[in-house]
Amino acid sequence: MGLGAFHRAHQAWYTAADPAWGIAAYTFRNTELPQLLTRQGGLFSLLVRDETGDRVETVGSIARAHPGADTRQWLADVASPEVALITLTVTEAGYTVPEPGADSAVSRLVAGLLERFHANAAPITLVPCDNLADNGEVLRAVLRKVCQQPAFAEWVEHEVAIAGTVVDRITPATTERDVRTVQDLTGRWDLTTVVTEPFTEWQIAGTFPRGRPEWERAGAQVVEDIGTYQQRKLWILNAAHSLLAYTGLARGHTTVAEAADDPVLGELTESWWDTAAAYLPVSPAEITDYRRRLRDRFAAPGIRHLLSQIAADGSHKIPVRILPVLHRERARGRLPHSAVAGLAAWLAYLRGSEVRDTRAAELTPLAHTANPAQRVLATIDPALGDDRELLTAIDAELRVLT
Ligand SMILES: NC(=O)c1ccc[n+]([C@@H]2O[C@H](COP(=O)([O-])OP(=O)(O)OC[C@H]3O[C@@H](n4cnc5c(N)ncnc54)[C@H](O)[C@@H]3O)[C@@H](O)[C@H]2O)c1
Ligand SMILES: O=P(O)(O)OC[C@@H](O)[C@@H](O)[C@H](O)[C@H](O)CO
Repeated sequence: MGLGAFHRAHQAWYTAADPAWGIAAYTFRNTELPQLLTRQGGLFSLLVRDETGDRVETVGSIARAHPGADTRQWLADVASPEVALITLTVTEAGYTVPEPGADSAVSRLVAGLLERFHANAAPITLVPCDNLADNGEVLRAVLRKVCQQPAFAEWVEHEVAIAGTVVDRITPATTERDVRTVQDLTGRWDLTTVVTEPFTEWQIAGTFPRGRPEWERAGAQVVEDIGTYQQRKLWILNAAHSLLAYTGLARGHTTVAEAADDPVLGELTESWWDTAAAYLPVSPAEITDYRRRLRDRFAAPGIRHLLSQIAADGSHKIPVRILPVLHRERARGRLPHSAVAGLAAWLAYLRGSEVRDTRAAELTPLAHTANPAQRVLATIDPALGDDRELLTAIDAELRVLT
């Protein structure tokens, strides 16, 4: 569920390593992509790009692609006992309890599970692959709120397993230039092209009563506990992305590579990494290596990762990327400048004209008030709304920016 660029660069690519399995893929809103993929027999081009050049892999794990609005097919697929698992890539904002009657990722998922419950009640595993802390537990909590009918709720609780995952592969939105590159390399004009880096990781913790592809063939790691992997990824990689996105946009940059190359922002990123690393239960050598690789990944030529793409939905991202470390720092009486600068730049973004956030209607008026730090932070994290020293520092930084 959710056939965006990342699903194709990551889960579809891992699944291709085990040809015994295939994917029935569902977009959320996009109707063109399933048509294109159907015309191509599900095949799409993965343009893998690094400093040594470009190569194209043709990925063949998508057996069928459907628009999400094809409800009849969706219900039939989720009800089919042949379907062993459902991956979700529906963005961080997709994991919310829907308003009654609203169409959302969760409402579609629950409708499918209800169909399966009535059809055969075969167990199934859900595999959320979005950048959330404890993505499996978040999804479980949402399902508990939505699945009210007692017998169904009982079945969901005991027969619907939910894996926890940490996913990593930098996959920017595809541009026409990428499509042209694929044409130059293969002769094919493929509008379903996805561009990505060679680096990829997937840690998974969970049970799969109906089996699963052997993703390990492509390097996935099945682990007991994803907690440390998750903190390392969200606090080091994703937090730096969000800091660079807001501070980079404020300084006139467009891509991650440009922002990371700005000496001021390079220093800010290193300072954040020093701060966050102190709370990670991993060895200094591992963190040093992780940081070294990230510097290279962020600087990768040809991966045009737009800051505006990363900046979207900060209200969902900041609480899992930056605030956990900030809380730990505040508990020790410390005020990390990198976090203050990042949050101030986020407020400046919320004051701008191109805000993309599912909570924009609520947050942008607050960002324009006389005490923006207090009003916005109190909304996303009430505990920070009382922290005078922090709020004063963020407001002061914001005044410099705007
Ligand atoms: N792109 C990356 O580098 C990357 C890496 C790791 C994890 N991810 C995860 O994958 C997600 C998708 O990234 P992408 O690059 O594929 O983006 P994308 O824009 O290509 O695709 C987004 C997908 O989410 C769906 N979607 C968007 N808003 C939704 C909503 N409110 N409810 C339900 N579905 C919704 C879209 O229809 C689409 O299928 C990210 O939000 C992140 O959690 C991405
Ligand atoms: O995809 P998002 O919107 O959750 O976040 C933007 C980036 O930080 C993210 O996509 C990273 O590139 C990715 O998490 C790397 O694996």
